[in-house]
Amino acid sequence: MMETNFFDTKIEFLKGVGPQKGDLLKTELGIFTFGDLLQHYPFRYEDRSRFYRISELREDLPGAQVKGRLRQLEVIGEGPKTRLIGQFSDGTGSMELVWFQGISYVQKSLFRDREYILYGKPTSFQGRFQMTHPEMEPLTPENERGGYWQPVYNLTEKLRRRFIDSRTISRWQRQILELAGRQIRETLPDSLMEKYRLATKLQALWGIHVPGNEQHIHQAKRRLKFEELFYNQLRLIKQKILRKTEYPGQVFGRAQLIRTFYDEHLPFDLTGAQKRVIREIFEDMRSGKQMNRLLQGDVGSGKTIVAFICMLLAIDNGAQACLMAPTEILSDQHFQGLSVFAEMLGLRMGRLTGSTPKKERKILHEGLLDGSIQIVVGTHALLEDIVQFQNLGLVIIDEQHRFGVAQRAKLWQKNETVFPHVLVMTATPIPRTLAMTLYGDLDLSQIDELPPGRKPIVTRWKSDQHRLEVFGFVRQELAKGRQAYIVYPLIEESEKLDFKDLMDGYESVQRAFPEYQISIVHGKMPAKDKDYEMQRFLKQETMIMVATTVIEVGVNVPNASVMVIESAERFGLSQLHQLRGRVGRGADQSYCILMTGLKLSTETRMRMKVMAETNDGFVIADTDLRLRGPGDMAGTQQSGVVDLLLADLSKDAEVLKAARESAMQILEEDPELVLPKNQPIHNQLLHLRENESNWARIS
Ligand SMILES: Nc1ncnc2c1ncn2[C@@H]1O[C@H](COP(=O)(O)OP(=O)(O)OP(=O)(O)O)[C@@H](O)[C@H]1O
Repeated sequence: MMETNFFDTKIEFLKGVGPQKGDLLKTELGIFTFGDLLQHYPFRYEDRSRFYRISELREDLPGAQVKGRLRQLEVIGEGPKTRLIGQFSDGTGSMELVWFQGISYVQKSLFRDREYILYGKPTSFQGRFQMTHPEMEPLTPENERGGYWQPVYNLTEKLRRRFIDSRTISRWQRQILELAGRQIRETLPDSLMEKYRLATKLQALWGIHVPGNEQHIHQAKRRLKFEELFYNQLRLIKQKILRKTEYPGQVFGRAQLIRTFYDEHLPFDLTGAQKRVIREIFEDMRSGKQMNRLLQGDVGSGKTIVAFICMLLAIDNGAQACLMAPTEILSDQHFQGLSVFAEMLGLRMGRLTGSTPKKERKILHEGLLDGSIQIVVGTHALLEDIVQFQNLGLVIIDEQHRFGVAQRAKLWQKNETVFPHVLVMTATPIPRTLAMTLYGDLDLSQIDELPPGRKPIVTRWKSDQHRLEVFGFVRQELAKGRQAYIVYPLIEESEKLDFKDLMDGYESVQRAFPEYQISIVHGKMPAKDKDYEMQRFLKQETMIMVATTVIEVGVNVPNASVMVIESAERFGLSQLHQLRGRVGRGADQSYCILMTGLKLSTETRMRMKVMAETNDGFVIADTDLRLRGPGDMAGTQQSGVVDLLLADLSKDAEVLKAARESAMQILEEDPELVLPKNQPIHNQLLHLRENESNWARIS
């Protein structure tokens, strides 16, 4: 009994916490129980292993611990300028201590001529060292040797005002760990701890909250990260196995239309990679189990035809197919791309977006219900309950991470008897580590080859001063009969200003290229007008397209071979890569020119450099993850899928790999986790599930 209950003990029962501070911990940090506090990990450490003499202090130290005597303490100044000044010396020199806040409290708790240990950031002021708001504690026989690392925890201002600081938190952590003693249950099986030489859970918790040295911190982190990723993967893989064994799928065995399409209409030979992924997808769609597959392919790798051929397999077997895209423009692009093929075979296709007129909707709803429309392409408007199918066999979701898992599930449920097969398609390369945690429950197919004859896009980075030269280059390309994009950022917060930039840009492009027709497309235009301008550009009635990022995905104009991206520093790496993917889609040599201002951060320079150096979407995605962290990657934050406390997907790829392999091996051998050696895993899964439902109740 004791064992499970101990960690669920309410935090206010910890000595020194009590009801008031307990409430603060709940509201400020979401800490309700002992277990919650133990999971509140520090985000960095201060080195308290050694003492600095005052004569050794340097301004570049992030913090320093000093042992000495408080010589003086006095309040000076008045009103808002009041401050408390202390003089502190250690025999090698003296320094000044300064407090602006909490003066009366500090004054009461410190005594002149006593010895203290203090920790703070040394700054130099008029040739003397100073510390503002140092942490102080009386020198005692226990602490006079230093020799530990102080964890620093995430705290709020409100907590600090109530004198709950990192030291308080780590004292509480220590108290819990001492009370818990050996009750701390191991959550990983012995075999894994031996194989990866991991610290035990008990050691790890001590090591992370009460470390004696750097080595302890390192080992504790390694163990806890492994555990975190191991359970993340274990649950995803379990989910995947469950789907494969429990969820039936329609068996699509017939392939008549596909044969006709291959024999009579295929516009080009498929690449080896395209053939391979089609084979993988077909195997799933014939397996009798529901397909849940992620199709990744870099920009321009030819996903459209793959999607179409998969749709054909469903249609061949009397089922319907739908494709859902995150934006109207992208869904229209897909519609156009697919209808070229659909027309060849006389298939009926529909489209449904927010701006589809009522009358059209009605026809579409009927056609889907009676089965006369075989393919529908649209946005999340497809999710509305009124959209019913006769027999939905295949759901293709483009750019799924913008939709979220719940919406994905909603589409499946459009078929009452058997779930449709699901293919998630993404054009934004996702770093491997992120894909594993985001889509770890899906099988993966990858188009890792571009259609033949493509020349790598040449990318140049130029400062604004070179605009004339850049426009001169664009003119040369236009003279060869090619087309050009000129892209402006349009970011929501400063939309008005951006819009002005776009319009100014448009005018200057018009002035610079009076001999050419120019299109303009931006997000605020009615869909009809966007469509019209896109069509004009596609038909080469206009030769230059001035646009915002609405053209980021899906736009396919093979004759366009130059792209100029204005204010490129305002775009993320993956976004730049997506944009650049709009050129280089034909056989001509293509160019992308990144225009930036002169004053740039190191990170921005790095981004531009990477873009100029590589066309490889995966390298770019990995760099993006490294520079920005997973929270910022498109849509992942909102979907809440990447929910890791300690592990960092940009740095812990190795740990993730080991965790995933281990989870797979264990589930392969013991899918139900019933073997005695896997008991710790079984228990921990129950515990995690329980905790989640607690959370659900609270929030
Ligand atoms: N095997 C192939 N051989 C030659 N051309 C191909 C082949 N596959 C696709 N293409 C052509 O390559 C271009 C890009 O294909 P598609 O639009 O399907 O790319 P995509 O993967 O959807 O890229 P994006 O996500 O950037 O839109 C199209 O013009 C298409 O007709």
